[in-house]
Amino acid sequence: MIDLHLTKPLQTAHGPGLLDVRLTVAPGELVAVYGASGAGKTTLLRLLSGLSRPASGHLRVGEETWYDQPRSIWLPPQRRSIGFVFQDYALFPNMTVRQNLEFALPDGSDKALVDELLELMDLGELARQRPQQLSGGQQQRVALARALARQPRLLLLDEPLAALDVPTRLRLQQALAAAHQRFQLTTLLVSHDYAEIARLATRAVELEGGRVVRDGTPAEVLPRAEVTPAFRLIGTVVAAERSATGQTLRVRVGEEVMSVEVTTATPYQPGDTLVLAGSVERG
Ligand SMILES: Nc1ncnc2c1ncn2[C@@H]1O[C@H](COP(=O)(O)OP(=O)(O)OP(=O)(O)O)[C@@H](O)[C@H]1O
Repeated sequence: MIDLHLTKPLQTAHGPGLLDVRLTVAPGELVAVYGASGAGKTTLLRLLSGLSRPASGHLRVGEETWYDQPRSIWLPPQRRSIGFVFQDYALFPNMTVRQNLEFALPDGSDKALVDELLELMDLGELARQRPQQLSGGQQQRVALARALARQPRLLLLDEPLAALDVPTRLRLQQALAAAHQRFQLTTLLVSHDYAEIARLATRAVELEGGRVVRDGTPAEVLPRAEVTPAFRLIGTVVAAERSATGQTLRVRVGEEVMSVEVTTATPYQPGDTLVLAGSVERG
């Protein structure tokens, strides 16, 4: 369980403000943080990571205390078990993809995790390349894999997919969902993209003027139009097989049988009803 109350004075375009956030996050939760520009999303992640120092409050991660103002406890970033991925990838340019991941492994951990991550993030073919030989989407996959290699208590993602084109973003969302399902990391994801939040997060928290103004499931808190799908197909699962990222289903919809790749915590069985809903994305 992560339990926090953090405050920090802010210099905003409209004068002095205050970030004042209280949250509890259960282990394995993927919480999306959204809100208007300047609401304090990046500041909150910087306070959690230790890149910025709060004015008051506390931050407890399981049985560890990372910050406690009354007790004068404040752990610097290198003593916090965090993975942090920003919009720009910040990989080590002189190391290969594999070396970037190996470097992130905590001391004494099993190197087999690197191979598992290369496979999970579809990076096997690129393991010997250096970052400058990769596309933006590939570099961001490496950055995500590297953050996972640290096996952090807390994974902080600050709009990691915002700079990517739509098809690349969708592929990375799938990779992120698969990684989250595999490692069940407690994750805070800053995103402006409601479709992305609805797809990935179990909970969404809106910040406004440095405070939490909404907190619930994406369906409860996101504006209605953004989560209402443009189409809905209802089908019956006729066959289900495990795949690298979840399951490959054969689904009968009317007279058609289609193949669908899904990531889900609860595997589908033949005979289950599957509702396929989606939106049309134009890139
Ligand atoms: N170190 C700092 N000290 C004081 N004020 C800050 C600091 N960093 C940012 N601010 C101010 O705090 C407010 C919140 O900034 P922040 O970057 O956290 O917003 P955000 O919600 O992440 O916005 P965006 O969506 O544009 O990235 C802004 O008005 C910003 O100018």
